[in-house]
Amino acid sequence: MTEQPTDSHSVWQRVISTLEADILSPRDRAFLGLTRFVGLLDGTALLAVPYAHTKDTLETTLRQPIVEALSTELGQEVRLAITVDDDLRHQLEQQDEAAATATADTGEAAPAQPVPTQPSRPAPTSPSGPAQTSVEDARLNPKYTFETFVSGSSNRFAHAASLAVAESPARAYNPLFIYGESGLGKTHLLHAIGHYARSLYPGVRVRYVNSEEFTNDFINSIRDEKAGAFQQRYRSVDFLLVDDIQFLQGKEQTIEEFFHTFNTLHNSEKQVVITSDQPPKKLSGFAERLRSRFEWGLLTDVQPPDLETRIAILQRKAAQERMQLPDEVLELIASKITSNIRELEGALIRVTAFASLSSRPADADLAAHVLKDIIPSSEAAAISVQTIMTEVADYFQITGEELCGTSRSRMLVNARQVAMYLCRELTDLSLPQIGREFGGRDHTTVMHAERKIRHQIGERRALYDQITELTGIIRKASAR
Ligand SMILES: Nc1ncnc2c1ncn2[C@@H]1O[C@H](COP(=O)(O)OP(=O)(O)OP(=O)(O)O)[C@@H](O)[C@H]1O
Repeated sequence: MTEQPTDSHSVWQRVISTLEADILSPRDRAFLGLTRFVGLLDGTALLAVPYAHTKDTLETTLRQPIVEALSTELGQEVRLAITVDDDLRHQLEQQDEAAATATADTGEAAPAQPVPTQPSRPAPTSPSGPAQTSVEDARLNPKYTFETFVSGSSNRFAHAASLAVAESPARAYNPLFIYGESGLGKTHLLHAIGHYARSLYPGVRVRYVNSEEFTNDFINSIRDEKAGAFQQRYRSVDFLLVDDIQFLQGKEQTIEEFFHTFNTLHNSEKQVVITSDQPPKKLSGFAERLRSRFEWGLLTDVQPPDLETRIAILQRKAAQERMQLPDEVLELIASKITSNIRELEGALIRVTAFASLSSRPADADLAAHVLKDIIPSSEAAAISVQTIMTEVADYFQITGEELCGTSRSRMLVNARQVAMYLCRELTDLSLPQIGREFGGRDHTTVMHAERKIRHQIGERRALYDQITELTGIIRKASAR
């Protein structure tokens, strides 16, 4: 039974006040704000935290001061036990979602007041000064968090650096530059930084942008004579997270604008994180002065994961999606798909979809049957969007114009979404690039198509067959 000496919330508030007097860093303050004092049991004070790494940090750097402050507060020597509490995490995430929704409608700066902070949550404290407005980017994928990111030898450094910049923006490394091949978790890490920063520093202004969107936004701002608003959007944030910077290659004016954006943010100690498929030195089409700035902070790469990490990723993914799969099936998938995590997830979905459609258990036999049709991209000929479009149009007996056009007829929408899904699965193109290929559609349309097909592939047999058959046809056509 828990002894509740007094209201645990006030106890914890007083502990934080005591520790604050010892001049806590903003980061430590934020960590304590995320922590709840649950109660005292047989001399052990139990703390609940939302994330495993909050626990690690408390244990490694704050344990002693907390024990001392709690012992004083409770009038007895206490030991400390820290537990990771999923409910607490959900609670905090819901608050952040609510805050994001409150500001997402305008997409522009809005007063930080709507952020429903809990009494014990720290006031908005961006380490380089309180952020009084919130441009929280509602487009962060809720699934891309540090909780769902599996760290292994191939990405350990990038993972640790990402945690560090979220915790100590513009203090740890600025910019943080993460590079590596497609499908190895760069986007996932960017979103995770955004989520985690928002949970640590409510009200912090985070902007995630793909470099293609940055370009489009910039071009539109010139067209609409809204350069001021554009600059305000990108230069008044605490975190600018820029995905796939390589797509700025050769776009001189946009690069120039990005250069100034970067300088403004860096000078005012705001965090910039950049991902790319190449290290800065190999990025052609960028002015040297910008490339050298990319190297001011920390460069880190992500490598293809080793077998153990691949299995761990599949286990995490299966648990997340509540899929029941024996280890040998996960091992089979992990041994077949070795160099791209997006493909690894795609294979997992195919196996479970086939099992569910054929009402059979997802065992090793079934997995082997499904996997024989899947050729990892590392072994396959490169596939172009054009080939996918041509083959999908042929398959559904429609024209290329219809496939990319605007008709909302059911059959055409289905064909279009299948084609977009296959572009995601079979090519390395980004969402905006695929959107452009399909008649200049927004990247969110492609994202929606991908999610929808992923969701339905295990429910509609005809769809599963279409995808499997088309994958084979497209591979054959590309190998010719
Ligand atoms: N270490 C990891 N743990 C769990 N999931 C991961 C990990 N790395 C990647 N993934 C998953 O793999 C998929 C592809 O990752 P992501 O989109 O982040 O790759 P990327 O490197 O940004 O690729 P691209 O350059 O093509 O945009 C995502 O669904 C992501 O969640």
